[in-house]
Amino acid sequence: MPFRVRTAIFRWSLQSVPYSTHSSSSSILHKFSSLAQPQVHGQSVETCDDDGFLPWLERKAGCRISSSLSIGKSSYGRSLFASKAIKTGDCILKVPYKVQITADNLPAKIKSLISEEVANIAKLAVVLLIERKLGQDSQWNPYISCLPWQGEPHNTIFWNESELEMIRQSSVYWETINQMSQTERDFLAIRPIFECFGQSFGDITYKDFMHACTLVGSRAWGSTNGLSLIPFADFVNHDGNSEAIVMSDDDKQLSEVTSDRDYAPGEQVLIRYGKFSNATLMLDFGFTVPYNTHDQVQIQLDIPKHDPLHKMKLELMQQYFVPPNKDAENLKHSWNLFTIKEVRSTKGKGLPQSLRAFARVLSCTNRQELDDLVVEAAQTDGRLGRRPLPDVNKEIQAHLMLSSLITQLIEERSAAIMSLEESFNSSPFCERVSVRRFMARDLLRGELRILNSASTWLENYCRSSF
Ligand SMILES: C[S@@+](CC[C@H](N)C(=O)[O-])C[C@H]1O[C@@H](n2cnc3c(N)ncnc32)[C@H](O)[C@@H]1O
Repeated sequence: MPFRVRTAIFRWSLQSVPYSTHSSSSSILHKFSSLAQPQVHGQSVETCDDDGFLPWLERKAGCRISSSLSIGKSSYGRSLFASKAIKTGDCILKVPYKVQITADNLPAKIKSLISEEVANIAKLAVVLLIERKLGQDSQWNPYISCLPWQGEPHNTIFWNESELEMIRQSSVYWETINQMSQTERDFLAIRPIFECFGQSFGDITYKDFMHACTLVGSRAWGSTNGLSLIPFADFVNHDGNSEAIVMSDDDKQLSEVTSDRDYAPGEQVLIRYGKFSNATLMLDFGFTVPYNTHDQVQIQLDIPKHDPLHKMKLELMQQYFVPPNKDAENLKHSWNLFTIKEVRSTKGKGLPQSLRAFARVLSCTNRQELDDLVVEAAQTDGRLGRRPLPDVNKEIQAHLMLSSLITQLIEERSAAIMSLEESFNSSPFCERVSVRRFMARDLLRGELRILNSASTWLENYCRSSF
């Protein structure tokens, strides 16, 4: 059975949850000297003044932003630490909308020239490029100079071909290719404006633009306010198990974070950017965690071309397997794409019902069986193949087909992990390659865990169906 990983979309990453009843929208920089890391006699210099940053932002905001956090460094890069004891429920930071950066900060004459089709993430990237070009003259310079430099992020969009080859088995591979295409399209749409306003932009390359988009994607939050960069809040690092998230309050016109636990002075404070799998973390944020409870695997099932019932099955699938249409992310999900999460218990919900239903339809070998499924759907809840097939052998066959697909995915990932582990022992690599290898291993191990759990569940289902 042929299947492919999912073709994905450019996702806005961070989500800020609004307090108000308004609906929240989904969230989310070699030549352009102002974006490349400044050099002093060939050595890079740190321009961000961590001690002066918060007082600067508070002066700009005209109010206190945080009395319990200080800026420092950890293995995660710039980080926020408890400067005094923090208790669960304490509000640890409040950043007014007026010191947040949105696409509204675009000069009117540039804004009017950017097509509606250009992604919000790209519009905000243009703001960053303009402010960066202004250097010391930018009102945002203390913030802009704190942002990571080109060459620092490990988002998969910056991986070279051989690095991407390490994750070919995962949907992240295709998501990265799609993200590159989307960024290229946005760059081509925006480049004429860069040329028109040469004095504001200088000579901006695709790499500069890609870096700016990645910065926005990894540190902007979406709210009723659109996509916003929230200075200071975006120095907090991620813990997928934290309950603390950035909340936006339209009435008070600010974003804030309430602590979900006690912190001793000096401890690093973490929040949850979202319930993100390692696939999302490496694509949009350039890191992974060794064990990610939010991991999932995307698989795409196709109707074999040689299936005599191909046309009829295709029509039925397109009619009945409509993708969830809840938000922009799901808009691009196809009817034959399925997300598998870890199946923690043989008694629980198991594999997604829609995937099992799809397998039942695929396993039909004559028109009558397909017609029977249509009749059953009309008599029940209108969904195709949601009930076990009346013929137990056919039901088991449908699930065995899924099982063999999953076994194939397991074998591919196991082989990829083994080859990565062999390479760890063999040749020494530069830090960049080494970081990316560990990321690839975290990703593949997580996906393998999910697939193994699915396989166990399927074995059990088939055994208990006899
Ligand atoms: C919103 S910023 C947080 C501040 C960032 N550390 C900095 O230096 O500006 C998100 C970035 O922080 C880093 N990061 C956040 N959480 C992390 C984690 N748990 N492990 C590794 N890197 C992390 C990643 O580089 C990510 O793209």
